Amino acid sequence: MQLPEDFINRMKNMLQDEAEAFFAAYQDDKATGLRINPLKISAESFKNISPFPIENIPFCSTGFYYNPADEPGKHPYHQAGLYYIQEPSAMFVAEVVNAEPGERILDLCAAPGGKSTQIAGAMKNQGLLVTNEIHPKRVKALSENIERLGVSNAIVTNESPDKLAKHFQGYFDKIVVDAPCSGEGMFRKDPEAVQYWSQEHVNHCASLQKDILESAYLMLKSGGILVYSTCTFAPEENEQTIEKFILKHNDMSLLPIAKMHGISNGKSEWSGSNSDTLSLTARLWPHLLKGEGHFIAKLQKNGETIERPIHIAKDTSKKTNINDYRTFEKQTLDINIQQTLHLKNNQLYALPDSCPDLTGIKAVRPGLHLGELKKNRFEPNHALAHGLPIDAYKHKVDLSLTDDSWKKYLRGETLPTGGDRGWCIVTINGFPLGWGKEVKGTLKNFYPKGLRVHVK
Ligand SMILES: C[S@@+](CC[C@H](N)C(=O)[O-])C[C@H]1O[C@@H](n2cnc3c(N)ncnc32)[C@H](O)[C@@H]1O
Repeated sequence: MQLPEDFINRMKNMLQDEAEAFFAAYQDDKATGLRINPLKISAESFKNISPFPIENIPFCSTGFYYNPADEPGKHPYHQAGLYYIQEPSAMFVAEVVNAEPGERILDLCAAPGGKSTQIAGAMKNQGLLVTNEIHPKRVKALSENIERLGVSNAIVTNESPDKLAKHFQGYFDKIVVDAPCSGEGMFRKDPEAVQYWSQEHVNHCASLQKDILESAYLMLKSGGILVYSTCTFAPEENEQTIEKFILKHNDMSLLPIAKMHGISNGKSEWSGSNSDTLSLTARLWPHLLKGEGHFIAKLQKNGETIERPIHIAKDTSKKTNINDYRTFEKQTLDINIQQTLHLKNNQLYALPDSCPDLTGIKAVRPGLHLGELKKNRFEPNHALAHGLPIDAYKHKVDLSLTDDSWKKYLRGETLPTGGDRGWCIVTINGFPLGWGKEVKGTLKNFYPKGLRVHVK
């Protein structure tokens, strides 16, 4: 790999004696990882059914290394949302967040959803997760991942951080800023990133990160936790960004991050002030552990924050006749959705509990997407196939890994089932993949066209 000369010189300067080991790591293959989704299966149970060998990632309780030749992205367990494929070091960020059920958490720079889906797993679908992505194209992938993993307490938004800050002042218990950065830590994973590298780009990212952190600060409650991370080595985007932020906000203080399994302290000597507290931050180095480069800081807000009062969202389905949905629910589900409903352009959503009013905010997915009210009938959304516990679905068509029927289903083909039960959930070894409609012996395929895969 041809690394930029300025980058090489800078890293040599920074790392001195360690530089040789650091550059030698570029000759090794990148480590590949996946993270089990506890909303669908525990890590322990997955180990028992894993179709390919996996090995614990020591710094993430749900993370495992896999061999890339096994291509877990092509296995139907991936489509069933049993795991999320993620760079191993990136998994440590959400471990530092330590999300709890019932909290209000914001993931400000969230696409494609690695940190958000990990946080959601820890929240057990209780509380509120606002997962935001500024770029309209990237927000689509974020939404799909939130759906596939069965997250039902998330609102997916497509806003700039400063617009969100005006709405959610002093609102969140925890905020993650997994900032856009120069990506130096990902050169081995994504060699194309090398060509975008320049000192100007590093400086530009540092300025962007400063602005994003200001918005995050406004949205954090008093006592709230802010986790900042990048996948770059540049001190300008790491220790120095945090140092400037703390100097500006003297009510923000760094909290320690437990360092184990090759995770190192941040480097106070790379900040302007050489303040010892910056060593509380964490660095993950590719020559010291099996993963790429990362930086993480954990901060707490100690000062008072005035929370802008936000009303609880109202039920917007009340003026419309939603009997078709209730009929579908009675026929197809073993539960009765009790949450506040949101109806927009005939699309029906179940909002997370105590969902804030989102007027003026671009919410591309305001809660669990139940489906669409069509003329005289209701059609369930793919998200509803993943967002409920398995016992909630009345009619199931279980496919097995030992024959080709799951391949046919994921290709979008109809399946002969012999029954006539209407809407059915199609599962692989008991884990939902999507919807089908069984009429007169044949299952019509409702696996979304955009997700269909041609598995041989
Ligand atoms: C490191 S990536 C996020 C990865 C994500 N957290 C995950 O774990 O999958 C940074 C994200 O910040 C977004 N971004 C870029 N410019 C931004 C800005 N000015 N404000 C907020 N987010 C921005 C990018 O589109 C990108 O999705």
